[in-house]
Amino acid sequence: MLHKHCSLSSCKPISQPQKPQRIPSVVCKAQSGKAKVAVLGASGYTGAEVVRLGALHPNITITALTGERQAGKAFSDVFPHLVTATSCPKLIKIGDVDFSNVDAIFCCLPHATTQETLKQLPRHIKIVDLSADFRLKNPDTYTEWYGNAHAAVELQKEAVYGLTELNREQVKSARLLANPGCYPTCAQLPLYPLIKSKLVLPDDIIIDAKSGVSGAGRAAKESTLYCEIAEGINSYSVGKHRHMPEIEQGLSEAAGSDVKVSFTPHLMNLSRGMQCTSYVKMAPGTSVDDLRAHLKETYANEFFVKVLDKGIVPHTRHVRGSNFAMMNVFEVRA
Ligand SMILES: NC(=O)C1=CN([C@@H]2O[C@H](COP(=O)(O)OP(=O)(O)OC[C@H]3O[C@@H](n4cnc5c(N)ncnc54)[C@H](OP(=O)(O)O)[C@@H]3O)[C@@H](O)[C@H]2O)C=CC1
Ligand SMILES: CC(=O)N[C@@H](CCC(=O)OP(=O)(O)O)C(=O)O
Repeated sequence: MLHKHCSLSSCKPISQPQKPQRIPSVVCKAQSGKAKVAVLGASGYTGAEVVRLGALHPNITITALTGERQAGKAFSDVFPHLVTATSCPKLIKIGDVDFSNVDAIFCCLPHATTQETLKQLPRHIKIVDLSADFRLKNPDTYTEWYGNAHAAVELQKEAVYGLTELNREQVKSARLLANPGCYPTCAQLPLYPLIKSKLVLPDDIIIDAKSGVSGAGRAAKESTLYCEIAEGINSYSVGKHRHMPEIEQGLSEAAGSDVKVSFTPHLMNLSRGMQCTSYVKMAPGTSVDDLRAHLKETYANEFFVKVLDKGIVPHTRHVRGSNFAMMNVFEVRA
C-alpha cells in the first residue's frame, strides 16, 4: 500500500538551561501557603532556569540551593543575569541542606548522582527530577542504555513520567516526577497524539533532531568547546542515543504495541533551542489538514504548546528564552 508521507516539525527551547520548566501543581499545592523548595544542582543550566522561574512564582519560597564546585558562592555570582533573584539563599553542598524544612525539591543533578541522592530523602518531600534516572520504567532497559544497574529501583517504580500535556492526571498526584529528556519532549509532543488517534502509522518513523549546546550542561567537556562547535553541525550517538528508548517507551504506549524509531540527534552552533523534524506515514484516507486539526484540538487548552497555522514553520528563535513548544505538519511526498 502506498502511504502519503508527512513531516512534523517541532521546536522547543532548551537550556542555557531550558526545557519546558513549568512548575507542576504537584509542587505548588504541596502545602497550604507557599511550598518550601530546594533546588539541587542550582549552579547548572537547568538549575538556574528552575530558580529563574521559581523565584518569581507566587506559590514557592526557595529555601535551599545546592552546588558542588560552586558551593559557598552567592547564586547571583554564579549567574549574574539572575542578579534580581536577591532573596535566593547562597549555594551550599547537598549534605548541608536541612530537608526537614523542605516540601519539594527540583533535582538538577547529573545522571546517576541523582539516584543515590534521592533515595536518602525523607518521604514527605515531593520531587521533580530533571535527570534521566527515573524516566525508563523497565530497569533492564535502563541498564542496557545507561550502562549501570539502577541504584533506586523502588523509587523508579513509583516515578511518573512528567510530560504534563500528555500525562496531566498522573502528574497531579505524583510524589516523584521524572521530567522528560529534551529530544523526547520535542519528538513526543507531536507524535504521541497522532499515533494514539491512529492518524499516522507507528512504523518507519524517522526523527531528525537538532540541539543547542547548552543541552550538554555547563560542565567543561572537549566536545562542547567553542572550536568543536562553531561554524558547523554534527550528528552524534548515531543509532545509540539514550533518548531512543525513552521515545520508544512513550510512542509504544500511544500505539498500544511495540514502536521502534530511527532517531539521530545533531549538535548545532546554537547556545539554546531544539528543532525536531519527524517523518511519518499517514494512515490511508487522512490528510495533513486532518493531522494539524487533531493536534490543534489536542493542545487547544495547553498554554505552552502552539500548533501553528498551515504553512508556518516553527523556528527556534520563536521560542528562545520561553517555555513554549511550537509545531506544524507538512506533506513532503504524495
Ligand atoms: N541542559 C539541558 O538542556 C537539560 C539537562 N537535563 C538533565 O538535568 C540534569 C542537570 O543538567 P544540567 O543542568 O545541564 O547540568 P550542569 O552540568 O549544567 O549542572 C549540574 C549541577 O549538578 C551539580 N553537581 C555535579 N556533580 C555533582 C555531584 N557529584 N554532587 C552534587 N552535585 C553535583 C553541579 O554543581 P557545580 O557546577 O557547582 O559543580 C551543577 O549544579 C542532568 O541530569 C541532565 O541530563 C534535562 C533536561 C535538559
Ligand atoms: C546537546 C546534548 O549533549 N544533549 C544531551 C541531552 C540533554 C537533555 O536534555 O537530556 P537529558 O535530560 O537526558 O540529559 C545529550 O545528547 O546527551
